[in-house]
Amino acid sequence: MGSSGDAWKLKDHPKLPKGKTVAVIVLDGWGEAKPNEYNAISVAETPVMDSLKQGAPEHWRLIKAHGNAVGLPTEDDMGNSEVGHNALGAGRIFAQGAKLVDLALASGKIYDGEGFKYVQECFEKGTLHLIGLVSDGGVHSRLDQLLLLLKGAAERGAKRIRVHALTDGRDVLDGSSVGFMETLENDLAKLREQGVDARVASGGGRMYVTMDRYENDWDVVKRGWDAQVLGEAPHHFKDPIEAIKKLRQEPNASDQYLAPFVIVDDNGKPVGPILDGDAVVTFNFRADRMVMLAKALEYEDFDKFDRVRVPKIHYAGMLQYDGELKLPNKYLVSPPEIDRTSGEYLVRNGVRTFACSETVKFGHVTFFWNGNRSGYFDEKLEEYVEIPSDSGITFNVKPKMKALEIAERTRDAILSHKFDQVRLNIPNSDMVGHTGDIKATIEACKAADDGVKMILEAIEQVGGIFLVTADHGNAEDMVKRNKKGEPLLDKNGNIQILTSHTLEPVPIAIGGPGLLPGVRFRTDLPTGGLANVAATFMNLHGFEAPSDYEPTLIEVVDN
Ligand SMILES: O=C(O)[C@H](O)COP(=O)(O)O
Ligand SMILES: [Mn+2]
Ligand SMILES: [Mn+2]
Repeated sequence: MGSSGDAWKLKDHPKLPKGKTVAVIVLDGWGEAKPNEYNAISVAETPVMDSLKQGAPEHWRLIKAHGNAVGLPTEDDMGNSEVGHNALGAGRIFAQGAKLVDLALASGKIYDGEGFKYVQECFEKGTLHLIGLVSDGGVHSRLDQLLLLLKGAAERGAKRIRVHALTDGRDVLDGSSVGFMETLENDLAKLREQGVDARVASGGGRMYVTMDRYENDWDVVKRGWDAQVLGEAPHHFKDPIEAIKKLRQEPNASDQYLAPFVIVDDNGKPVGPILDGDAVVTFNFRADRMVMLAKALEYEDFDKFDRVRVPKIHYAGMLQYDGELKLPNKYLVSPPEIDRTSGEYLVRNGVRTFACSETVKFGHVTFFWNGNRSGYFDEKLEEYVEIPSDSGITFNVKPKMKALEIAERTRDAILSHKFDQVRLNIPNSDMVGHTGDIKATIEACKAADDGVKMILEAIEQVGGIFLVTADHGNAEDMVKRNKKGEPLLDKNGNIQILTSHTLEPVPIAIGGPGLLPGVRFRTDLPTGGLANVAATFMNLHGFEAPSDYEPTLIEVVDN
């Protein structure tokens, strides 16, 4: 697309007027599944979302939010916020990080690029450190990709390799970290047999060590830095499997929040601090929870915590995590190039835009929505508001999170008449769903519903239009099931709690006094997904979507 103004000009919609305030509400982790006791959404009191469902099929329907519909490698891949918000904002389906890394590994191209060559320069004299999430969740990283990379690096000259493993339990079952570590150890042992000095050097639970996001709590990244770079942690072990097993026995321990540990040798010396002359690869493909570490590793000027020692390293990300900041500068696989997003089109067509969430999801409705791009397209026309999240707690402790504050700020934005689009992410069903606490998740869903109510009332007052949807499932199924759909029990006879997202579709509802009576969901797009939503709200703003966007979900019939 050229840079001339005309290239951005959207055609007028033949039937739908401009000038209506449109609220685009994303309920994070709100899928649709049969009502049952493990469906926190169906158990919760959610009168507003229930009433919208009565509008089916004309004003309420389901759309796909997982697998190929959001650019993931297979139909077994659950949806997630990154790919979900990318699809919602971009209106098209892009092959996502998981898939791009698969392809680069399969073809071997990953080793031909500038990024790998850069880290390879350290193989002769230094250590290769691999930092990332060790699980098969497929949301931020994948263990099979790490194993291929280990093998590939060893074949290409890496003589000393250290893995800094973050345990998951959020995109996968809690407790599964032991098995993933065993798999990793197995492969490292094979490398050792081949003469490569390959070991795990440190570890910790992803939510407590390293993988914070949107600068909510730098202490999380500092804990990781201390273990990974300085070789300092409260717990020392000789064996990483033993480390996980032991630390999981502590009160309230879980994979997500496992305490940081370092692996030490027989003399008690850490086996793998990061030193001058080493290479570092962060092997997560997803950006949000790697950007903070990338800044700590890459920036010379850095004041978020005392790094104590800043090693001179060759650092590359699995992907470039922020295209605007060019962070990190070196990367193994090029990220999807998500251009011409709906946000940019609408702003360039004069649509005044407001976006809001609390810190833990703020980048979802801004950065991910705008195709992994930070900042405004046009400061004069946009306002992005971040409500500070609680930090240092698990969200089941405060399941209401900041839903009310997000809704209030958005309501005020609507009533101010200063904006044509207000978009928001209400995080509760997702963030509390990830804790696996069913009771708290039920409260979380109610809080999200209350938030929707406030927005819908404001839209009612200004004669506007609302579009409510979600980015993927989570709270609608809180139990691991067998192929027949029956809840699975663990060896003690307890149900296995599902902390992760799901494969379920998500609802989409439209309405409000500004919606013309003839507007309804088309019936000829039964497999429509998140990528069809952008064209839909562009129509509600009175524009036709660009021709290469996935088709709109709505039609206008003459009444
Ligand atoms: O990062 C997380 O919290 C989870 O891995 C995925 O959740 P999200 O995709 O909803 O952010
Ligand atoms: Mn999400
Ligand atoms: Mn989530």
